[in-house]
Amino acid sequence: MTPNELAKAREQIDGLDEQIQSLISQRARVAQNVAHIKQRMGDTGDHYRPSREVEVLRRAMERNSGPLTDESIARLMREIMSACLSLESPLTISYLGPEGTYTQAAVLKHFGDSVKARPTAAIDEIFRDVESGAADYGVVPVENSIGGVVSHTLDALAHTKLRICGEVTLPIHHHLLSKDADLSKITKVYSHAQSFAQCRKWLDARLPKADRETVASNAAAAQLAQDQGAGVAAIASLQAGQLYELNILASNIEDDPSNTTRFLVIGKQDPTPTGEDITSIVLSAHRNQPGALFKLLQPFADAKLDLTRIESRPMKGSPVNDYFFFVDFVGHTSNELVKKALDDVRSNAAFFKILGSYPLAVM
Ligand SMILES: O=C(O)C(=O)C[C@]1(C(=O)O)C=C[C@@H](O)C=C1
Repeated sequence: MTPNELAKAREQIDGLDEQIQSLISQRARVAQNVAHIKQRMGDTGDHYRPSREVEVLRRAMERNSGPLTDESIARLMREIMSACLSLESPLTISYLGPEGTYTQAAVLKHFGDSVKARPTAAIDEIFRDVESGAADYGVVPVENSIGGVVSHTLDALAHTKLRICGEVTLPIHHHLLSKDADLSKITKVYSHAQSFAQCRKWLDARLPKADRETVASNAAAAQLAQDQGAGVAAIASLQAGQLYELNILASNIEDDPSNTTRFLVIGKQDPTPTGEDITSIVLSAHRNQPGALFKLLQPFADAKLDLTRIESRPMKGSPVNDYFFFVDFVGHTSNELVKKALDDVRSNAAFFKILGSYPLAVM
């Protein structure tokens, strides 16, 4: 390539950037107009529309003919929508902090960069923030592919009036981070209990003698590694490493590379159907009735609804053998078949609550 060719290619890029920028500005003006239309239609809440966003992202991915990956295209569209929505109504999202946690990465993945992310110290606090209006939405971890369910989240869901309005799945990659530059000098490692469980084989092989101390979050571990300096490391995310200015001593140290965490978005709205939706419910069976759980779930089989998850949690404050069952299935409560099945389930249940119907995660 000659210098002349390079200058020409860059000129082409400049021209395209100009067009992209002008189109993005045009899009932002239309989004502002959408906000006015919604207000005129009597909309008093925020302007976030999870189902519409998912539709825009799915369409962008379908349209994609390369060379960028579907995921890259979706991420770019996500940021454009995030910026447009911030003009319509700036959102505050409460998440499990401190800054640098995987839950913060899930907020970014789902809502983009143009929201105000509000770190909280505990899962209950996220529910309280959204219930009180201190935050518009909350993001809570619900399940890890290795560590299993997050019981605090299930317990809070059983008692809340809030709705699940979305899900986020995040591949989890752990890194060993330290102010030290030498792995052989590490004598102490801080991390969250789940992360220790997910990196056990690596630690046994590479740092068998180092002390392992469990702390409240990966981000808190990274902060301790920064405060305590030489000989001390944390297992945490790349973002936490950047935030607390730590060296990466080893990357992707999780025992299972398919390690994924699922998060839920909680709020006060019920997303409209998108054609690919999940419904979550929580229910309990009548006591001492043989086959009660089987009978409870029979209507799902009759309606040929695809159950994707069932988890149980003991009911707090009630005698043993009383359980909440958390059930997810493919479908939306606006569908007649789903409505009929849920009516049948409800009539057999001691306790029954719909937690929400929401779009399947896009990326
Ligand atoms: O379509 C809408 O309702 C909009 O407000 C526009 C828009 C977008 O930028 O595409 C922005 C925010 C919503 O969450 C969904 C979509």
